[in-house]
Amino acid sequence: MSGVDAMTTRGLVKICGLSTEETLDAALEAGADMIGLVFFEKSPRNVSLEAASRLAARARGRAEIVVLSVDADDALVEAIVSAVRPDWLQLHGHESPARCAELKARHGIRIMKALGISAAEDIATAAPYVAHVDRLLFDAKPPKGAVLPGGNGVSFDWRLLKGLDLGVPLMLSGGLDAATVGEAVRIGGIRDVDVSSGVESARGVKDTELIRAFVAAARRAVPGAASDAAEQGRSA
Ligand SMILES: O=C(O)c1ccccc1N[C@@H]1O[C@H](COP(=O)(O)O)[C@@H](O)[C@H]1O
Repeated sequence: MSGVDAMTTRGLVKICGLSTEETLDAALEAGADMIGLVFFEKSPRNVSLEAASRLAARARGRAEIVVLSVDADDALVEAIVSAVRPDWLQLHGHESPARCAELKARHGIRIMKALGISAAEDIATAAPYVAHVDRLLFDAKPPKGAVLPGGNGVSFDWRLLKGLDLGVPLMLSGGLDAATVGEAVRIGGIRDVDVSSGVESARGVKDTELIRAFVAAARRAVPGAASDAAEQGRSA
């Protein structure tokens, strides 16, 4: 176990879709464990390689760096990995278990595979990935006609996750915000959470206050997490 996975007992918080230094700093200062940089041209959070490598340099050593891509080809993954040097690849498209394994082996990087959930049968899609990824992310399936496969600010029935143990770390996303994250963690039983829309004042525009409120609410959602975070701050 390495990096943030060594601290999963306190619950991890990932803030995704950061694209400015100000909002990145807000996430880091609030204590986010992971920051997400989006490489998907259709997304309002899409960043260039140059912007991403600058933001990653600022975050390195303070939070784990996650780059999100959607069915990216080899050339794009290669370009992202060599420019940004992320800790994680978040694969948010239709990447197969074999593709996850291939990218993990080729780049020596941790893989977080996102799976869209709307009904109980969707949970079964996770099993083939377990041996090939370092984390699974359960997100809401996109609404009909949506341009983005994620980052739509919609949630799903968290009861579908209750009691789930796949033998690989899990993360929850989809329509979370400071008001709902506590309930999502309690009902779904997954402590590690990811947010994008719920910390935005307008689509694609991150808000420093909402970021702070989300991290605080996510910490309150996990028993003992707030005091663990304070303890880590004292010993840093
Ligand atoms: O954030 C995006 O723009 C995005 C684009 C393409 C795929 C996934 C994307 N974001 C991920 O979607 C989920 C849920 O986000 P939200 O909080 O409901 O807006 C999250 O895991 C983001 O990493």
